[in-house]
Amino acid sequence: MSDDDGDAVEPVLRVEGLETHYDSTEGFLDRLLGRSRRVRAVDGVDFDLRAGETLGVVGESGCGKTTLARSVLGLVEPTAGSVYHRGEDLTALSSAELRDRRKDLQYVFQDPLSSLNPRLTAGGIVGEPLDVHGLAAGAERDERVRELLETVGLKPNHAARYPHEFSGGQRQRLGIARALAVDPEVIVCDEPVSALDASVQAQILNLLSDLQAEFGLAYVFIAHDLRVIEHVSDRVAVMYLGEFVERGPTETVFEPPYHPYTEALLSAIPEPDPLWEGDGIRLTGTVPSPVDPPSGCRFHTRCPRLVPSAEYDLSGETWRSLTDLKLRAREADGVTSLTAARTSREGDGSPVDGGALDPADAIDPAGPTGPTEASRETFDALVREEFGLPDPLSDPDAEAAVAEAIDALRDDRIGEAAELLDAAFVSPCERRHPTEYDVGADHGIACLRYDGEFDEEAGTFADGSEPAGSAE
Ligand SMILES: Nc1ncnc2c1ncn2[C@@H]1O[C@H](COP(=O)(O)OP(=O)(O)OP(=O)(O)O)[C@@H](O)[C@H]1O
Repeated sequence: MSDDDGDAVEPVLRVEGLETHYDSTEGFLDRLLGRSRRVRAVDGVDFDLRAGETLGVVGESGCGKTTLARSVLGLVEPTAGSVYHRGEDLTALSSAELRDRRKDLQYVFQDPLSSLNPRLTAGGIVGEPLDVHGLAAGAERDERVRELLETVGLKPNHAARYPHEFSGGQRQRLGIARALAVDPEVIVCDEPVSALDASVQAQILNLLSDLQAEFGLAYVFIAHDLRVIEHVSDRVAVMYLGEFVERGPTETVFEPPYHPYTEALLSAIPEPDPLWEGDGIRLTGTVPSPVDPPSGCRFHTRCPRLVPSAEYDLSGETWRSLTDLKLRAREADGVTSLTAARTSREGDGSPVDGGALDPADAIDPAGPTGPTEASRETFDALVREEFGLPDPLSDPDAEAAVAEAIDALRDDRIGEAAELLDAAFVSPCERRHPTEYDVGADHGIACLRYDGEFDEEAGTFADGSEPAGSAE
């Protein structure tokens, strides 16, 4: 992505190819078999942070935001990549050098109560970094502590109180005062207001904004709430499963073109945003495990805008339904686990107990028990209803493939059904891991749909190749 204002402004922070993988190998069997489970929490992130600006990082729980924050500050050791502060690679520093550098890079935590030492008074908490970095002592230190408390809207006589004697908002002010004590250039704010009431949130956001104007601070501001991100950020990065899927100036990220994930997050905002121009696509399910991320585009397992394969003449919606059926069949260990959370049976919205698709449902109650032609039809209808699949599909070849797979499901041949569906229905999005495509000034989106070389109709790239080969 290119800068709209050229390279004139040297960023205070530059993050390149950052990866942080945790080892979550469990139990003696894993160790005995030499099996390692790597949690790819941050998996190749790049960004610049310029002096005095706020970069908002947004994504659902589990996308890797906190790991990113901690990796940038060296609180967890990255697996790969670099974090440059004023041109110097922090990942190459010794721990003593890094400790010293923390003066310039501070952290404000989500939950001030658990991050503030309960045995220290407010004065002790705010004064501690001054002691650690040898910045002030004696009367000068006391004066600086009082000044810092006032700067964040607390009273000098609050210095004698303990964290539990403050309200949530006041505690967050204390956490901010502590971060400010060392006169940093950058503060990484990790969900700093998500634990607070709405009215207190606004006060803390205003405080952060005032402090930024007064001290020229740069913020990396992490949140899952898009409204907060929109309010505070100059630029926004949208994170999904360890990667940035969209980056750009705030106003461009909040208007089309969108990454489908951004669009889905925006759709989920309860009160319509005045800038919102989307058509209300829905985000279902949760973030998959970063231990074994989906192939190709990591969002393909949930993407409402999945690109259909050009092999069949099917709508995007039907393609989404087929992919859901395929993914569910892949994970199911029996036909009863085919549906994890069915919400209604006859389309009347009535809840279904257990939420599992039971082959018994598919047996004609009037007929004998056991698989019959009639029960097959009923089962087929139930599966189609469950996954929103038309009967029949508009494309005869696709219809033949799905009918055969549903038949296999009916006979509890789950593995075979999954194989049939896997062979028949593969979206280009499952095959290619998208790079970030420029869609405007300083605005990038990592989605195949924005690859100028890709022809959705033909399902091929400009050189005639199919989207294979670069899948993860
Ligand atoms: N110490 C750890 N060991 C193993 N896995 C971890 C560790 N810390 C986090 N993870 C996993 O890494 C992934 C990213 O977690 P992370 O906390 O960074 O995400 P997040 O977007 O900040 O989510 P949240 O808002 O819920 O904190 C998750 O799957 C999480 O379970």
